[in-house]
Amino acid sequence: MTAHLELQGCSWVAPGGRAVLAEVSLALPRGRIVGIVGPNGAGKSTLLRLIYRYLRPSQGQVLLEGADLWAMDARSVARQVAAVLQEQPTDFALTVREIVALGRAPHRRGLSRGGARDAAVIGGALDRLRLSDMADRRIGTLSGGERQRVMIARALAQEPALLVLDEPTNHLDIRHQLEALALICDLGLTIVVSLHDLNLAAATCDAVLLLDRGRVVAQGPPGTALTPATLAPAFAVAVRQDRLALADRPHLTFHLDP
Ligand SMILES: Nc1ncnc2c1ncn2[C@@H]1O[C@H](COP(=O)(O)OP(=O)(O)OP(=O)(O)O)[C@@H](O)[C@H]1O
Repeated sequence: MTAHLELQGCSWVAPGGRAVLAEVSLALPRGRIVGIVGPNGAGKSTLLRLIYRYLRPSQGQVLLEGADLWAMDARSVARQVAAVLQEQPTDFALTVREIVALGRAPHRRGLSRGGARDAAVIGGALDRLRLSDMADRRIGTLSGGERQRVMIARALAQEPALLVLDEPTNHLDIRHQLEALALICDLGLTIVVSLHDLNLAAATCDAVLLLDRGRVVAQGPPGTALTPATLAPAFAVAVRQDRLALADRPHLTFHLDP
């Protein structure tokens, strides 16, 4: 069966000649969630940029249902792939509803205004992220966490089949982190998400891909890919794996080496 998303030996070299990603491969079935983890500077955001077709691989291919992303036009990719990035919008004068409506752009012809279906999709995305009450507020007046929810709503308004999220739990308190990840799991979409919290990644993702200095050092179900043996060298810390009695699942703790 064709994977929904496949990366075949993808490398990316920065304009100055620095190799940032080397030979990353991944096959993700439809509806599954893969977590991208690794230390600062490992290449997580760069890998996501290849997947939402912002960067072209220097080598290798990114395939969406078997088709090379770079053989498709940007607009048709945007109808299938949405990204929620760490950068927040800079147009603070727009309202929440207007920002979410931007997600409809790939589905519109030219400069046409949205019809009833667009309005329904936008309303549904606002509801789903519990933003309806603040739909007419300017984005500049929202907290960091509320703005993050607006960006997820904008991505949902795009009605993508594949959702890419770069550190979606940034700015969120613990309750909103858990809520955002529960919501993401519930969407039924194919999802690629970068996460710094390894225990959250293990609890949320079907599979994880651990990057270190641009290379994949472990890949697979969290229980086998995120172990003291893989994590300690990548993060240069001591790692212990315990079992949480109540949840009956592994839990990682981290310590500086003495
Ligand atoms: N356009 C570029 N030109 C030069 N170097 C780049 C470019 N883009 C990324 N890099 C470098 O590639 C490395 C990986 O960057 P990337 O942002 O993908 O890492 P990351 O794993 O997302 O890091 P973090 O956890 O800190 O967000 C970094 O050292 C970064 O400085």
